[in-house]
Amino acid sequence: MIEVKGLAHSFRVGKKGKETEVPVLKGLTLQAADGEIVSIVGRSGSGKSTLLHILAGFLQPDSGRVLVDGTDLTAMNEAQRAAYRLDHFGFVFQNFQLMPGLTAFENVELPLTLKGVPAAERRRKVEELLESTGLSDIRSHYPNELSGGQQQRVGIARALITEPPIIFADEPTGSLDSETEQDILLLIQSLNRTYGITFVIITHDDEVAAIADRTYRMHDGELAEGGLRHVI
Ligand SMILES: Nc1ncnc2c1ncn2[C@@H]1O[C@H](COP(=O)(O)OP(=O)(O)OP(=O)(O)O)[C@@H](O)[C@H]1O
Repeated sequence: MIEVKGLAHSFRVGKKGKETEVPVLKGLTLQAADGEIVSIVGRSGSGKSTLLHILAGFLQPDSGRVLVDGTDLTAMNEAQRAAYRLDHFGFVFQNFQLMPGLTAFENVELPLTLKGVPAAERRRKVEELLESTGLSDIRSHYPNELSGGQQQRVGIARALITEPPIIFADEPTGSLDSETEQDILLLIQSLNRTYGITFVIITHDDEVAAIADRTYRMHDGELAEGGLRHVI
């Protein structure tokens, strides 16, 4: 469960000596229960990415708390947050962020290598996951030999390989055509139902937001809960 309380953050912008303070998050409250899909929807520049960076522990807020299963991320130092992230969070990005010099198999394997998992166990886990996400046939392809939808499937498999309870997805279908978008949204819903993974999706697209159990709208640095669930 993710609980956010009184989260506020500003950036200092402008020339040195003449900086101004721009408040981006103004005391947000948010909750994501275990196994929920939560979407955060808002216009460009509304602060969605800033919120996601704070939720995932990449950025320390000016004030407020982020609790994950009761553990306060904002009370940790950077090294502690990085270790926590590797164990608990997976990430899916709009532009996939696959390593161009690695095959699909090697991209999915990478988080396990970073965690120090032995080679035989890595191979077994990756093969199993590629099979269940329908990627076995393209295991030896490099990212530039894959369609956008296939690259995003590899991106999602990479996020899943460490079996995190929570996956953060930043505009996961933002680079895809509408048919491929539906495929990826169905995959996210099916992973959510099958494995009970919590998804936090940020998007400017109401159709994407509509797959969520809970939707928050970001406006002027504030967050309001609301929106209907719609199953595709
Ligand atoms: N490192 C930074 N330094 C200064 N200002 C920043 C920084 N990061 C973001 N901002 C500002 O904070 C505001 C919110 O940005 P953010 O990227 O969180 O919005 P967003 O809703 O994710 O937008 P988009 O959908 O375009 O990615 C913007 O006005 C942006 O210019």
